[in-house]
This record gives sequence, structure tokens and C-alpha cells, in this order.
Amino acid sequence: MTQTAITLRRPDDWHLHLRDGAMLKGVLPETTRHFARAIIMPNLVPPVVTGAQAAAYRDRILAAVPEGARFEPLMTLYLTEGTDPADVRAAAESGLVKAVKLYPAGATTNSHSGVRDFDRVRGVLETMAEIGLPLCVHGEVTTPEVDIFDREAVFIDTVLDPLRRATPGLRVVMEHITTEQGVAYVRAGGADLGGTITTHHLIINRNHILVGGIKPHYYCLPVAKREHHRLALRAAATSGEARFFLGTDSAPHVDALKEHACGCAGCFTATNTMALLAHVFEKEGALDRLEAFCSLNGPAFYRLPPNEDRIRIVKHEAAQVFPEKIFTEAGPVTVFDPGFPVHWHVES
Ligand SMILES: NC(=O)N[C@@H](CC(=O)O)C(=O)O
Ligand SMILES: [Zn+2]
Ligand SMILES: [Zn+2]
Repeated sequence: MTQTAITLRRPDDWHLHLRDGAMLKGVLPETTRHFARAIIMPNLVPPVVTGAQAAAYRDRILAAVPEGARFEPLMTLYLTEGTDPADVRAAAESGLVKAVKLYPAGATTNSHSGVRDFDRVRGVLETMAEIGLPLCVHGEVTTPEVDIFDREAVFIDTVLDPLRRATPGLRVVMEHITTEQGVAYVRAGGADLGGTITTHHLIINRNHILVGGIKPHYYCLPVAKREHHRLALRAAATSGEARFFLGTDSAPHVDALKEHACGCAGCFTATNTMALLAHVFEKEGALDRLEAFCSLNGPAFYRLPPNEDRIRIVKHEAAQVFPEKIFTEAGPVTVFDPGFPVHWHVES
């Protein structure tokens, strides 16, 4: 008989964009409905650089948590060439900050304050290695000559690997991996290396973005790659291996900025991620490993206990109808459309 229900420890999202203000208020309930904790990306405008800014942002997030929900934002600091190692140390030791985020300057949405010269962040990286604070990495080079589909693989060879060799003991999360090379690199790394995988990169390849007309809601960074890369990601996510875990990279932008001559990068998956993952893991014959991917491997890497409560995901006859958009006070945000019917429902 095919399995029709699965119970797992409440999941966490190890890479999430919540934004601020009206957008934060609109999107946060989509995450708190299913997730207990999330690593909160610091790429606000201006970015969250100091411990004091992270504390203030955490308070704004907590103030936006819906009545009756319990949610713990795990804060991060945006690494700049001016970041003070002592501030990072204090923010980590107080328990406020759980990671530091590296954006190569210009790599993605709101990344202009990112790092250009890695020698300038040496002191911060050494402090992080000493105290075991993970570095979360947006792994793409920004060199104009490098093809956008090659930017992750080139980053591994020319930036990430040299950086890790130069900083023994630095714990690194290679975020939103999108290639075979990313999977292989994470797999071959030691216990100090983890990799997050998004929901949408398990579902779409580059054809989904470009064939039959351009689909701006499938455009994100790193951009989805060829089918064989998607298959490598599916194999990694469903393998149960401890170094791979869920980071949805749910990245809301209002429709007006997605459906635009210069459309923003980001897929918004907070609403339907858990149902989509149940679908993907069932297709791969790996429902028994969904809990490792969503609820166990991430906490283990971040040295936090897994959540104690459980969620139940049930397969129904009828396909689940997700809202096409959510309506925030900042404007409508289109929910990621997997392009196939999904029969898994998260029970409330
Ligand atoms: N993933 C995206 O396409 N966009 C993210 C930034 C990021 O994670 O690179 C965003 O902030 O919109
Ligand atoms: Zn990124
Ligand atoms: Zn992101």
C-alpha cells in the first residue's frame, strides 16, 4: 500500500528572506504555520551588519509573529569589509547571532555592500573559526566574463575552496546549491561543511524559466541549471546524508518587481514548501528521509536541538489548491507554482 501520512519533527528553514515592514508582516505567517525556526537572511536595505541591528531586526520579526504561533528567528550578520570581529564575537556569544552571511559584492539581491577583497575579512573569519560560528555563503562569482550558469562551479574552485583552506576550522554552509559540482563539493568536505538545498531547485530546471515564454516567477539566484544538476540535487536531498539540509531561500518580491523589464531574483515558496517536499520525497521513494532533510540535519549542523513537537503531512485524493498569490500590504506576492498537482497537505 502506498503511504498516505507521515509525521515528522517540526521542520526548520535554514535560509529564509523575511524582509521588513509590510512585507515581513505579510510573509511571516506563511513560514510560522509550519516552521519552528529559520535562519534569517540579513540582506535588508540597508543590510543587517552589526549585532545591534540584528537585535532590532529580531525584535521587529518577533513583533510580527501571528497570535498563537511560536517562532524563533535565528539571526545572521551581513559580512562587509568593515565588519568588526569583536562585534561578531559578542553577538555570537550572547546567543543572538547564529551565522554570518557572505555575499560576494553584486552577486544577488541587495548585495552591493558585500565582500570584494577577502583579505579584509580575514580577522572576522579567524574569529568565527575560533568560536565555531558558521559562515553562510552565497556561492557565485560576480566576474562579468563568467557565464551565469557556471558561476557556482567557478566560485567553488576560485573562492570557496581557497577560503576554506586559508581558514582551518571555519564552519561553512554552502547555501542554495544548484549544481552537481556543489553537491560533490559539499559531500567531499569534512564535518565543517554543510549545504542547503531549496525546494524550487528540486523541482525546476532552466527550461522551466525559458521554454514557451519567460517565466519571471521561476527566476532566482543562483539560477536553475540543467536537468542533470536538478537530479543531483534530488539525490542529495533525499539521501539522508547529514551534510544536506533544507534552506528554502523563500525570497518574496512584489509581483510588480518580478514581472518587470529588469525582474528581481527570488522564488516565494514559504506557503507550499512542506507539501511540495513531501511530493518530491515520495516520488524519490524517500519519505522516510524527509525528516532528516527538514528537521534533523540542520539543527545538528548548527549544534541546536531538534524541535520536540511534530507535524503531520497527509496525502489526500484531492489535490491541494494553493493560493496563487498572497496579498501583503506591500503588494501581491506570487506563490511558487510547481506545475503539477500536489496531493500532500500539512495538517494544522
Ligand atoms: N535567491 C534569490 O533569488 N534572491 C534572494 C537573494 C539570494 O538568496 O541570493 C533575495 O533576497 O531576493
Ligand atoms: Zn543567495
Ligand atoms: Zn537567499
